[in-house]
Amino acid sequence: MKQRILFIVNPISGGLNKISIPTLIDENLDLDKFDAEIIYTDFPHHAKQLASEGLAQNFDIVAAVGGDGTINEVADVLESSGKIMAIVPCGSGNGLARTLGVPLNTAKAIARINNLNFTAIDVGLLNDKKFFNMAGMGFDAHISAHFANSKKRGFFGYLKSTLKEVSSYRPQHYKIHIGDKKLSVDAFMLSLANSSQYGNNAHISPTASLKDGLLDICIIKPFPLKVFPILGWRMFSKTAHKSKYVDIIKANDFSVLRQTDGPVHVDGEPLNMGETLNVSVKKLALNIII
Ligand SMILES: Nc1ncnc2c1ncn2[C@@H]1O[C@H](COP(=O)(O)OP(=O)(O)OP(=O)(O)O)[C@@H](O)[C@H]1O
Repeated sequence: MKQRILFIVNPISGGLNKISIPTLIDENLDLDKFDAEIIYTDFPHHAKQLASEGLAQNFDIVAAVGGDGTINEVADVLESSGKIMAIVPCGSGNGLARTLGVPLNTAKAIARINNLNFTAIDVGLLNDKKFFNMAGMGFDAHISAHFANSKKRGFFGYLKSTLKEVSSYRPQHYKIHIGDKKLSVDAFMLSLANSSQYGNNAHISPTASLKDGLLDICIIKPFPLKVFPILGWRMFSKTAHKSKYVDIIKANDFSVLRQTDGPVHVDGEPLNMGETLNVSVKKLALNIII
């Protein structure tokens, strides 16, 4: 019997044209094995609604065609469902796809689905919000909020927002409680890494694993502005963990207390949350094709 697969396409992700997606599916998906349907998102957060409807219609596989934000919405519905998710990376950063080794080439990513080779990965929870790649607060949340309002997507959109904001952003104070352990830190940003990278091969936590039941709490301490390019280079050369401005702690259940409420991001999508953030992990809760 054929597997039923639903492709949910975000037409604006990555600033890329998605017009060729139906043809690429026809040409690269094994249609002897799969019955495919394609549906497009019409507005932000529509992918979550479409994935819920796909689950109710008993699709075996739901594929997110987009970036980490689209993946987040689809995975939010599929985790713990026993169904399988696929990724066709068409985002600006494609952090999760890159970590999982899913080809960035659309035709090759679609062809990867044919062998149905999937694995289970961890799911992070920041208060009630699930994340699959990376969440955080501080400068990266500030940039996510900025980027969400920017018309320019893609890697250069991120770069432009980052360079514009880095000199004026002020570090914040955080208290981190992990069991009996209490830490008090000033941080430029505090990233919660399920995978090792934000996207675009910028690895904030090179030793993070999607399967260890743990998140990497990456504390980027205040640094002189002249160090910023070196920290950037460290991310791209997978040596961020060796910087004296970076501390990494692995944990699966902890809380972060901030001085004020404000922005956070989950998989690059900005949100506002309160002063207290409770963080946990659902181990190996999402089945995903690699
Ligand atoms: N039809 C649409 N019109 C406007 N926004 C949409 C539409 N469909 C989805 N969105 C929103 O687009 C945003 C960006 O999607 P996504 O994260 O997949 O791409 P990206 O930001 O370009 O890539 P990445 O997350 O990999 O950097 C999400 O917030 C999503 O809710």
